[in-house]
Amino acid sequence: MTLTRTQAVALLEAHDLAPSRALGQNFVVDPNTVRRIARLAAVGPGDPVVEIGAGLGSLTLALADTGAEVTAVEVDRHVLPVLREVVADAGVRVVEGDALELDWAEVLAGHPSWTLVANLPYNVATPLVLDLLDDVPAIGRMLVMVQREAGERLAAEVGDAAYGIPSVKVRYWATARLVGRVSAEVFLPRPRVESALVEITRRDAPATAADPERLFALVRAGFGQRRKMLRRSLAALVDDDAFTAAGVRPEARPEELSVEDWGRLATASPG
Ligand SMILES: C[S@@+](CC[C@H](N)C(=O)[O-])C[C@H]1O[C@@H](n2cnc3c(N)ncnc32)[C@H](O)[C@@H]1O
Repeated sequence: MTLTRTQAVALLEAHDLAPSRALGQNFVVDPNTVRRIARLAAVGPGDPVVEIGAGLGSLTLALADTGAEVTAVEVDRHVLPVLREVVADAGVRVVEGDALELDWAEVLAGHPSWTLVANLPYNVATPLVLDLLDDVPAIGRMLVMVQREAGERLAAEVGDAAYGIPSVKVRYWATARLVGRVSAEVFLPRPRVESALVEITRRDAPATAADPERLFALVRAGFGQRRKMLRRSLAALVDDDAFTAAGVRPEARPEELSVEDWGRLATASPG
């Protein structure tokens, strides 16, 4: 069971609701798209799945159809009654709350490893993914839909044009890849941009044992002056001996360094 565009429009009208721009409410109203997302998430009977921003419940229903145990988080108290109505017979647990402030340990208690599957609110998608990687180890895997450019940044590898601070942050914790594109046509209302599906799989341990505070201080300083050589942008933080010890060329630009390179640089220049 999923939700069609006609059904979604009827639900919004019946509850006198208009999609909220501030909450990034672009609902997916295409059954094929939500089924495709559920398939790409590769979840099945009994798997603990958490969805952030369940909205009207179209993706929620597709996830529940796989037999997964779905916990659906939603912040909008106007949309929540509709969500509860839509998923009433689907065996879904609905949690009211702001994903940026939830007590995740409490919400995810009971299972050691969850898959997050979500069409994320675009305005908070990147910080949310990065915060969950930092703070919520119980989320072991993510399949998230985000704006295409945000997706390219999250999944970028060293040397890619989109490689930046979020890419290094993701790679510190996980591996990541773009697994699909989604046209604006499948949303209500239609956003101006395409979307991307990104799969993120948490590593057993961070990619480097370097002190993360130092590592990301260097990353921020380097990408803060992206066009400059690291010798210039990191002048106050890393001396020539440290570049040599880390095996990193001082003439390099920040996008040329993998997370492991940043880690060696951090260890060689502990501050
Ligand atoms: C892009 S819509 C996706 C809705 C639905 N999953 C779908 O695919 O049609 C994002 C949803 O996230 C909700 N949302 C926005 N900010 C949130 C937050 N901080 N915590 C939880 N949900 C949030 C919005 O109310 C909205 O329902």
